[in-house]
Amino acid sequence: MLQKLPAFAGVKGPVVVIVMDGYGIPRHDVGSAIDAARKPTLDRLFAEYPNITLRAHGTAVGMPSDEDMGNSEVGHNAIGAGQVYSQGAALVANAIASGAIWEGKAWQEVVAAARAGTAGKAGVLHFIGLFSDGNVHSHIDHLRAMVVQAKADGVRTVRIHALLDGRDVPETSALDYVEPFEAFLAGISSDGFDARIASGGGRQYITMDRYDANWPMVERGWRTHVLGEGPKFASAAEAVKALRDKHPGTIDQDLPEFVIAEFDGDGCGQPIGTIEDGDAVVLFNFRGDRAIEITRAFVENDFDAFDRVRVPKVTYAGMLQYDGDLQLPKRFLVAPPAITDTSSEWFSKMGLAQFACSETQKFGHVTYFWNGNRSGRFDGETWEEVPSDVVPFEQRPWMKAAEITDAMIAALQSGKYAVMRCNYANGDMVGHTGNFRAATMSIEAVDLALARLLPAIDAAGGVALITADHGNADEMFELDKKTKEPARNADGSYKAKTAHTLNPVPLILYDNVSGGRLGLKQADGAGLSNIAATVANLLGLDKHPKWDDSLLVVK
Ligand SMILES: O=C(O)[C@@H](CO)OP(=O)(O)O
Ligand SMILES: [Mn+2]
Ligand SMILES: [Mn+2]
Repeated sequence: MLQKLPAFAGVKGPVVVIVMDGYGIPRHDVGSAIDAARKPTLDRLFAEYPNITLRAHGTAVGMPSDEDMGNSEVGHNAIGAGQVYSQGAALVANAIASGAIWEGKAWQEVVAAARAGTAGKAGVLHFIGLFSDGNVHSHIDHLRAMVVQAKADGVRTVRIHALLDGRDVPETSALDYVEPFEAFLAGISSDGFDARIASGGGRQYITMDRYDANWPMVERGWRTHVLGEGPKFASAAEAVKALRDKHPGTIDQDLPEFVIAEFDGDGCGQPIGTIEDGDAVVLFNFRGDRAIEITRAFVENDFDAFDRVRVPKVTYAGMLQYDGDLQLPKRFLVAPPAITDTSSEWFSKMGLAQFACSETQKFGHVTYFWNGNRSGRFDGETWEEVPSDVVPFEQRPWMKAAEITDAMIAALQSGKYAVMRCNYANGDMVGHTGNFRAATMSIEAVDLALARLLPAIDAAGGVALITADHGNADEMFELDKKTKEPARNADGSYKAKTAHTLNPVPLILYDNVSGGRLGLKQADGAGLSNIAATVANLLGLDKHPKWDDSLLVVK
């Protein structure tokens, strides 16, 4: 349905979308770093400007169920595209349930390669990925199904390279996944089939870097999974326990790397699952941002981000294709959502100049995710990246909020842009550390940034939509599964929570130009996918016919 607002010619200045990553509306005052933060600007916005809440989790953003929290990929896809697509989590689950994944060319090639091997020696099928049921980057049930099918399809040896989570699931839950999975692998390892975990480490320590923020992480992952370098243990469960003893207080996402080995009489360990010529490798993460760098290390001939030492000739597949423009990787098990007619493309066709800015940790969110998992720019788009620090973010909760604000103000003052967007990473990246005090400060940093940015929007004659992609800092304590109240440890302290939340997010219309004519309507089921049309209407344009409806009210 085309929406026309004939009486409204549009805002003259720029329309700015500000994403406060990880800023949900708290359900409990206990454990909310957002409630605890001193945030006079946001308090004033909520009190004095039109604001509503938006759904940012579950089916509203294309996740399989409303039990699934939101995340940056699905959130920014929905905001940028104005539409909801079934996302990787749902597409992979469906392809496994229907069996279509096993019929696909990519799976067939992977198992054929592992069966054939090289030089008369059968190959090994390796699975690398995030080892949990968080459903943000991966799901362990997908891995289990693939191991079962690999055996049925005649693969002899499977090796798993397990990235410990603790970021989309409770912070020290690794053994809840490792122990049952090692038992499952032992059970299925019969009749000449042999499947084991071969290596691993914390997802924020090895392999899963994103947006070129910290390549040494990926190099450590390569050395662990491919070369078998690192401390050796007899099983993954033993490794997790020993590493926790050695690094007390370290949560799963930050645990160092480990390699599983067979030990001879001298206690020397021979790694059981290095990656060799003739093997096949499946990266079982469906989400792209943290999958692209390790994929490049496997598939690029002229790769120079680090010295790979040895480059095995393998048949490589991604669970999905992670970048549609770069076709990375070429072989993938399940087709990604075909996200088309995004707002950037539509506004570009309208001849509008657009500006996007964030710091490295979220730069791809406002560019690649926003544009439907494409790394290419549309005509008229300018992107500015502020380099992120490479530090534990609880040590720098302000992150680059000030520098992003500087860049936004300069872009506003240039007078060049009709549509602008930025992402403040703080509430999310600091929320993921589980550090309540730092998360509180992270929200205060965003508040301070808004206090500088909003007057610059006024000066440019523009308006802003202030929102978030999902919750995080709004719930810094785990909720009890039954009571949904904050859960406590045995000693009475609250259990720190590092994951996103299921809470709705705000949508605030900051408008000092219409004289109170513009408002927002709290439509039934309003979600992130309604933002693109709202931006179009603020510009005085119709929304794209494929987009969900605008929430703008003109009085
Ligand atoms: O850090 C990440 O990869 C995810 C959590 O797994 O967070 P976000 O979706 O906010 O990027
Ligand atoms: Mn996010
Ligand atoms: Mn996050």
